[in-house]
Amino acid sequence: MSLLTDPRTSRTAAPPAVLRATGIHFSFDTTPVLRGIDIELEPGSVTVIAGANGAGKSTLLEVLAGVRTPSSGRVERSGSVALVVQRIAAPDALPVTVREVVAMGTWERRRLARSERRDRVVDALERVALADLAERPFTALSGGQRQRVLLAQGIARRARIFLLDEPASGLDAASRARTQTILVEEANRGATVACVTHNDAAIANADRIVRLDHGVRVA
Ligand SMILES: Nc1ncnc2c1ncn2[C@@H]1O[C@H](COP(=O)(O)OP(=O)(O)OP(=O)(O)O)[C@@H](O)[C@H]1O
Repeated sequence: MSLLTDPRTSRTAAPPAVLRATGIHFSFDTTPVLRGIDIELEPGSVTVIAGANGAGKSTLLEVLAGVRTPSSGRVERSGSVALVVQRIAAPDALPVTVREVVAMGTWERRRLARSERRDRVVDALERVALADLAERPFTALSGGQRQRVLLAQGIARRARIFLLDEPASGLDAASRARTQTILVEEANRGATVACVTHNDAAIANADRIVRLDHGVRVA
């Protein structure tokens, strides 16, 4: 099946998202963290970004997502990005429910019908297995559940690029497996997916592996 054909509509879908970075350097103050990284993510596949603690994986993901500006180098990006960070800080008193956080994914599509918005949110919550917690305050959720809420927000947005930073610890095996399944499903529908992970099974199952060592790409 061609990735350009959307089987649900038989229409030609949007062209694949592009995410390409060349010659990326990044420093925190005077400490170099990324040193000349070249990377191109392939639509329709899952790329795992691996490497030891402190290698620069999270920083690279943030540069790819556009939330950090490299000190030199170029990032070419087309298509909406869902960035699912390691720890989502939120003040305890923040009065938003899980459903509302997911619904934010539909905000930028102003012309979407209300029913379509609602369907997207329900569908996304079911995909990440959080439908039961839809009315809970977002801040009442665990770190792993919060990550799945952000993933659902990207699904509701129909993001073309998913960048996910999985914590080294704190996700149970079921939660991690569910996240990996969703990323594969999104890749299968043509999304461009990259995931920082420390999980050997996820690394073994990836389509492509990018390995960092002290800010240098070694594989
Ligand atoms: N906000 C910051 N200010 C200063 N230094 C930072 C900051 N964030 C990260 N660093 C440093 O940059 C380097 C790379 O950090 P980064 O979080 O990108 O690594 P990582 O490979 O994702 O690590 P981990 O596997 O532990 O999450 C580390 O030496 C870290 O201490």
